[in-house]
Amino acid sequence: MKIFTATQIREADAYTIQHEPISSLQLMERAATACAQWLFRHFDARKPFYIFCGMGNNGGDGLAITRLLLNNGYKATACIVHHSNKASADHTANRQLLEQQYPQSIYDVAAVADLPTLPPKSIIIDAIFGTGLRSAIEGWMAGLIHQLNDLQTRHTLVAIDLPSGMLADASSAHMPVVHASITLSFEVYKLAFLLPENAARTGQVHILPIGLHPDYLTQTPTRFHVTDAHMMRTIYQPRQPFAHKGTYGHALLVAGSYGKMGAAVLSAKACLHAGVGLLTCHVPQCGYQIIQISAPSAMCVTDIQETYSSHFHESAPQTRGLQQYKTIGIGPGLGTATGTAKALEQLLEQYRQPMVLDADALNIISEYPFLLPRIPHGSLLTPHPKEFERIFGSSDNDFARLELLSRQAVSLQLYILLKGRFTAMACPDGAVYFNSTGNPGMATGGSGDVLTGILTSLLAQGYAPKAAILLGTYLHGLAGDIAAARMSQEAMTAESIIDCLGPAFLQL
Ligand SMILES: NC(=O)C1=CN([C@@H]2O[C@H](COP(=O)(O)OP(=O)(O)OC[C@H]3O[C@@H](n4cnc5c(N)ncnc54)[C@H](OP(=O)(O)O)[C@@H]3O)[C@@H](O)[C@H]2O)[C@H](O)CC1
Ligand SMILES: [K+]
Repeated sequence: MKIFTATQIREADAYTIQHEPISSLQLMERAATACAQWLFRHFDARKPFYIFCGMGNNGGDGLAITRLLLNNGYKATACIVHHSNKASADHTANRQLLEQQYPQSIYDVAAVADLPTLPPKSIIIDAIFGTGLRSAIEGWMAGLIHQLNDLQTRHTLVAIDLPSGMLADASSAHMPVVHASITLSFEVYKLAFLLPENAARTGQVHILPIGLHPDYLTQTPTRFHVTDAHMMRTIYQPRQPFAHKGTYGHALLVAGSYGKMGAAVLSAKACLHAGVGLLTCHVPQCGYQIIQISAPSAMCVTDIQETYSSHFHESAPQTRGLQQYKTIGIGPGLGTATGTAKALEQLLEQYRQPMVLDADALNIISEYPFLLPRIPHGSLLTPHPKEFERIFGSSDNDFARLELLSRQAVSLQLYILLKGRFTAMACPDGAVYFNSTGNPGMATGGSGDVLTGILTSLLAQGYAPKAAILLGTYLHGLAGDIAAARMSQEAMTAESIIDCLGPAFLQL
C-alpha cells in the first residue's frame, strides 16, 4: 500500500472530484459515512458523543458525522471550535444542514473555558484539524488540546483522519497533539502513524476506504509504502516440483560465542525453517555440540578458538573458499572480540555477494567505521534503533532519522532495516517500506536472531535482496502474530516465532 503525503492526498481529492465526477460535499459525505458506520459498529446508542469540529474540512467531516449519528438515534453534540474566522465552504454547508435538522445540537467553543462538562464515558470525536494543519497549534488552541488530553483518561477519544496537531509528513514530537484512543483515517496510512514518536497519539489506526479515484492511487509514484498480503503474494515463489537441496542454496551462518550460543541456535533454526537448501554454521569450539544437538539439519564447522570466532574462512574448503556459499548471515551472539573484528574485516575482503549483517557484526562496524563502505552492495543490515545510532549517529526526531536511514541506504547501496513496531526498510533506490505485521510480544530476546536466520535463508534460496527483506520481515511478523494468537504476547518467545513460520508460509 502506498503512503501519500498531505499534498498528494489533496491532489487525489481533486482528481476524484474532477474525474469520478463527484462534488466535494458528496466526497465529504462519503468520508463521514465511512466514519459513522465504523462508530455504529463499535459503540451503542446510549453513549453520548461530543464532536469537536474545526473550521476546515476536518471540521466539516465532524459536522456531517454529528448529523449521521443523530439520524441513527445517537445522542450527539457538535462543539464548533472557533480557531479562525474563516470556515471552509463544505464546513459551512454541513453546519447549515445540521442546524436545519437539529438546531439544538450545536455548541460554540471560542475559549478553553467554553468546554462543556461531559457526562461519564462520553465518546469524544476529534475533528478539529486533519491534513490541512500547517504548523504547531498555539495560543488558546494549545490549551484546548491539553484539556482534551486530560479528558481522554476518562472518555474514549476518536480522531478523524489524524489526531489534531499531528503533521502528516513532518515531526510534531514537541507540539501539542491530541492523544487518541482510536484514529479513523481515510484511504491511506499517513507517514506520521508509522513512526514511534506518535505511538502514544494515534491509538489503534483504522484505514477507511472512501473511494478516492483508483487511477490517481495506482499511477502516482510514492517514496513510502506499507507492505501487505497482496504484495507478498507477488514476491513469494512456491517450490519447484523437480527441486533438490542444491536448488535452494547453501548458506553460511557465522554466529555465537561462549554464553551466547542460543542466538546462533535460534538463527540456524529459523534459517532452516524458512526453507534454505543447506546450512553450515561457523561457531567457536564451545558451540559444536550445542549446534549439532539443537539443529541436526545444519552442518557445523568450528573455529580454532574455544569461546569466540576468529577464523571464519576456515569454514570453507580452500578450493572455492567462501564463494561456495550463496550467502552469509553474520552477527547473532558473535561477540565483539578483537579477533572477531579482524575476521570480519577479512570476510568483507573475500566475500563480495549480498549478505546479512546483524547484532555484533553491526556493533563491530560501529567500532571500525572504515568497514562500512566495504560491505558488498545489496547486503541487508538489520539494526535496532540503538545499533543504528551507534553506526550512523543520532537524530533530533523520527522523521530526521528516517531521512538519515534512507540517505545511508542510497549512498552505501545497502538495504537497511530499522527494527521497530513498523520496521522501516530503506532501499538503495530511495524507497522505504514499512512492515505491517508483528506485535509487542516480539519485543523479546532472540527475536532479531530469528529474523537474521529468515533473511539469510531467503537470500540463499535466490530471492533478490529487496524481495528477501520485504518477504522475510513480513513472515517474521506474521509468525509472531500467529504465535501471539496461540499463546499470548506475554508467553511467546523467539522459539515460538520459529514454530509458527510454517503456518505463516501457509497463510501467504
Ligand atoms: N481526500 C480526503 O482524504 C478527504 C478529506 N477530507 C477531510 O478534509 C481534511 C482536510 O481539510 P482541510 O480543510 O484541507 O484542512 P483541515 O480541516 O485539516 O485544517 C484546515 C484548518 O486549519 C487551520 N489551520 C491550519 N494550520 C493551523 C495552525 N497551525 N494553527 C491553527 N489553525 C490552523 C486553517 O485555518 P486558516 O485560518 O488558515 O484557514 C483551516 O481552518 C482531511 O483531514 C479530512 O478530514 C474530506 O472531508 C473528504 C476527502
Ligand atoms: K482530527
